[in-house]
Amino acid sequence: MLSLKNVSRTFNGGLAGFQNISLQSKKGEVIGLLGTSGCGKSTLLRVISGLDPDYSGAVEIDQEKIKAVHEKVGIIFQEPRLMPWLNVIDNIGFGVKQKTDKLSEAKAYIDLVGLAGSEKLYPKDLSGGMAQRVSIARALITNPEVLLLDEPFSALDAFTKMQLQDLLLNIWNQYRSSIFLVTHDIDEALYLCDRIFILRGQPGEVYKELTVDVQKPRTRGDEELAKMKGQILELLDLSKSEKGNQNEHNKVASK
Ligand SMILES: Nc1ncnc2c1ncn2[C@@H]1O[C@H](COP(=O)(O)OP(=O)(O)OP(=O)(O)O)[C@@H](O)[C@H]1O
Repeated sequence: MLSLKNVSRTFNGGLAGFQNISLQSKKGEVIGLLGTSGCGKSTLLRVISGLDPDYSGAVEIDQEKIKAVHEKVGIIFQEPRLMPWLNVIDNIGFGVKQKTDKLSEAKAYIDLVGLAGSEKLYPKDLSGGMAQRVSIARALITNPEVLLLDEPFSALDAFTKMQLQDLLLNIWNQYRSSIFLVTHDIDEALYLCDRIFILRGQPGEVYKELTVDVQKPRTRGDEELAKMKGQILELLDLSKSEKGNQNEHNKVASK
């Protein structure tokens, strides 16, 4: 459903951004993007979302080329980006075009993300985890076929992070949209993703594609996942592989 063919978006005379990325997602697949800092992961999500149309190559959803923000794509950022003057229910319903449906639809999503009872609260009264639940509901209410997440849980404490990872899995079970997850957290990628693309370099390129062949829901600390974590750490360790010398200054925050 989502297809990228030789997609590049570079800046500064070709030194930053990413290049030559080709991949295809299947319906309901969770794809992880892991990579060294500055290798273009956020730029790639911006291109897929239509927020940055100045790319080369082809990005298509259901064979339709992405040239601007697309209704089939939802995006969730690291920070919730809520509108401070709107309460929870109005933040969630903001993107719903039909005025009459706004409240009832927003209510259903409030229940889905576990915020029943908090409808009238304003962003300033929400914890980080609650605010991120609102942004998840706001992204889902338009029923996206592709959901993009840019380090969505990295600002949260470890316990809240695990709760929201499980919430995402529950939602994925119900909706089966394709999910693209940018993360620095290898455990998170291994817990949630079906395939993981390792990006390296500046501009970033796909260095390796891994399939996580462990049935969901997975057990945190699963032996197979632990083995894969070791493999990923090796792949991201620039000093231990052939491309290492080019990018010594890159760093990976593995948590
Ligand atoms: N609008 C822009 N103009 C110029 N350079 C840019 C622009 N957007 C991104 N870049 C550069 O492209 C590179 C990739 O940035 P990007 O934020 O996509 O990386 P990232 O992999 O998401 O990084 P991190 O993991 O640290 O968040 C960086 O060197 C960045 O400075």
